[in-house]
Amino acid sequence: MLKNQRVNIYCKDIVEIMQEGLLVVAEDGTIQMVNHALENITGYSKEELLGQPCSIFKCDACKLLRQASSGAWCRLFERKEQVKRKCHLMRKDGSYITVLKTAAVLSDDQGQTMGAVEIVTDISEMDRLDRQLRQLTRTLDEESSFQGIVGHSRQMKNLFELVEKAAQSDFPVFICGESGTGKELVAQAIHNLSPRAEQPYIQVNCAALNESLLESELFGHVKGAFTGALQHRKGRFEAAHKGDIFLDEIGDLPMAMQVKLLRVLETKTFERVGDNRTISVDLRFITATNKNLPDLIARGGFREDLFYRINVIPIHLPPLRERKEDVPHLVDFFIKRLSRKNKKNIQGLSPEAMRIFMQYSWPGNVRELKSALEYSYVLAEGDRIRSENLPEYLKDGGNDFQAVDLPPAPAENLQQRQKQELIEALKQSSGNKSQAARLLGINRVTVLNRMRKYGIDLQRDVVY
Ligand SMILES: Nc1ncnc2c1ncn2[C@@H]1O[C@H](COP(=O)(O)OP(=O)(O)OP(=O)(O)O)[C@@H](O)[C@H]1O
Repeated sequence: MLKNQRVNIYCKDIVEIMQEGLLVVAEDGTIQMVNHALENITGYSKEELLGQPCSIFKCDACKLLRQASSGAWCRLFERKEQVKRKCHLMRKDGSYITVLKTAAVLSDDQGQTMGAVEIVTDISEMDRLDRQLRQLTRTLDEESSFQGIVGHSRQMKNLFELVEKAAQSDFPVFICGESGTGKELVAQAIHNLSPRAEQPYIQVNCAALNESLLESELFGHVKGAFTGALQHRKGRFEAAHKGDIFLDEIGDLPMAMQVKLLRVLETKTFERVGDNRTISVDLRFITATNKNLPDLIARGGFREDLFYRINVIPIHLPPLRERKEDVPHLVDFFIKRLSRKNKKNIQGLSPEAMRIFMQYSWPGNVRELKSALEYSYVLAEGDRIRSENLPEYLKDGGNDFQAVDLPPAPAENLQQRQKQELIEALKQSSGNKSQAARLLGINRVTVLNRMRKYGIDLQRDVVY
């Protein structure tokens, strides 16, 4: 056994033999010690590094952490936890190298911070192979699909043609279809195939944020626009300039936001929250929903004028139960994908399992099929997924499922609501029918028709 003292002597040699780069910094980030491997990784000599600030490596992860830090110049000293992350360092010749960096704070016996140590592993070759693998996977996927979308049925082939044409135009595209039919994939394909492919593609889920957060997310805000707006912030519309903005779940957009979005669609201009300077953007709008928008309009939940604006090129994704001939192709596609990531040698479904897959109604569409396959893949042994490996619910064939949508409202309620909304709008616009029409997102003729239909009398019913 080596005595403690001897170990300390050998430590210096050990550090120099290590394949990983070693860097010790003082609390202010000044480099105190580096080993030979770090010289190799960064291209700097020891003499060039000692006494320099560690920011010499322009590490992207450190930059990000610094932005997130609430004061300390380095987040590591703030948190005092060991950090392990993939990052990029700038070498002496200006090139960037991908490394895995493990950093920890060094403290003395009293717990006083003395500095920090970083172990730097060169993973550039692994990173290159990883990218190559992902590229090959994409190519393989694309061979049996259209932009990663599997579909051999007539409906899907027609859809691919439409997607190609829509991609070439600048008109707004509206994608509808049940949940899990691949609307997100279609939106991405439109961008990828379009002249805007090299420009930004920005996706926003309109259902994920409340109204005020969504407003600042889309439009951006200036410092001080509201409590907590500590910095100027660009919104998603600006970020998507020259490219595409994909507004998913557009049916969930709050009414007040619908008016604002309409203006952006019409004028391609907007203002950041809290600012009066108008910003112009060049955008193509792609929207999607699994809701029935005409129905939602009739219930007063979506503006008719906005619907006409977004629905210039409608693309409808058929549910999987209406194109069962795609099921075996989807199965094949996902099993190949699973097998590339796992060690199993599963080639496909047994005839009985395939029969069950073909009979089931797939209410959750492709998303559900994909999950059912992942589940069965885990359970399967040998080279086939057998019926006993399938989730139990598949074996009942599934009930006859209708599109996920709002429950039909009784006609009476709907009419009552429409009448009340119209009275409210007329009140707000002091009886001016054109203004009331604008408030409701319908045209003046519809206002007149509805007034007649519901027997609304301005003097009797609309006191303003
Ligand atoms: N035709 C397809 N080929 C390959 N994968 C598909 C296909 N359709 C859907 N998928 C896959 O199914 C999953 C769901 O697709 P996606 O998120 O695009 O559906 P969606 O219609 O946007 O659903 P939602 O309305 O719930 O947001 C994803 O993993 C997607 O990759």
